[in-house]
Amino acid sequence: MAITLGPNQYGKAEVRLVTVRRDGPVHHLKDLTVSTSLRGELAATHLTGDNAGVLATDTQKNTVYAFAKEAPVGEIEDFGLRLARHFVGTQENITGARVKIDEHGWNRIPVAGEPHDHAFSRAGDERRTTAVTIQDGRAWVVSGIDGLTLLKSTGSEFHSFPRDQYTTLAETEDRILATAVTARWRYQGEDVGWAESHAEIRRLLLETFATKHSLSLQQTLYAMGAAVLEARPEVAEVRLSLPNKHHFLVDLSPFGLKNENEVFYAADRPYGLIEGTVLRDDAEDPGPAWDLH
Ligand SMILES: O=c1[nH]c(=O)c2[nH]c(=O)[nH]c2[nH]1
Repeated sequence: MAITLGPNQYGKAEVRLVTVRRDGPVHHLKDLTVSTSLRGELAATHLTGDNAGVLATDTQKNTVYAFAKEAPVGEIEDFGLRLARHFVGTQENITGARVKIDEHGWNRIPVAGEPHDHAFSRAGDERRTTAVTIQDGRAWVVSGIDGLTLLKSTGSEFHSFPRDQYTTLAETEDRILATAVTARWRYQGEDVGWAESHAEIRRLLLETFATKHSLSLQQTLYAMGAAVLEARPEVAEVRLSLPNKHHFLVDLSPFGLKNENEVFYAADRPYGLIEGTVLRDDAEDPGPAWDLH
């Protein structure tokens, strides 16, 4: 039996970076969580502990902070591409780099109806994400959204599913549909207006969730992905992970009350988990875009 080293990567996970850009009295915040992963000829450190080709994860973290000072951070996709290209371009044995960035939103606090110059409130759980991969001189960009919680109080049915000896779920033609969207979309190329593209994809996902009459969360998932691919030629593939945040009707009959689809128990767990990919049939090879995430 021979034992060999398989795929591997290493880096600094979850570097917390906040920048303040001053435009006179008006301040602009960026709040990012950055993770770096380097790949390449790393057998020596694994097999013998020879660290000659190991750019320390501490150095990777310092590079994130130094780059944030040396030039404006800009869009997370551009910042990730700059960092990844730096690591591959300066380390002889590093042939691939992935930089993952989550952006946390902040809203300006309204004071007497006007947005404040330098005081903010956290936008909530939603995060804009990207994972930039440089491998053998090429770039792949996968961006997305995490933690976007949605609910519609009608326009959702679930019925006509098989019933076996273990089935208790009631059929429904009018239920609450709620989820917390994790979306990832793979760009073809990097000649993209990142901010505009993100905003439009987010709008399409939200509008489709709201307007598509749902016979299952699976059907809604496909419609959301297809809406993005139909409208956005820069996107090759969309992956969605949609927890079904169940809202169960409470049985009010013990109290002599009839629940007419008004009183629900919002269950925490377990939850259904509906996941899927929607892609163009002529999309180019994804390369290492999704590997070793
Ligand atoms: O939209 C749904 N899809 C399912 O697969 C499923 N299963 C379930 O119990 N409820 C639901 N709802």
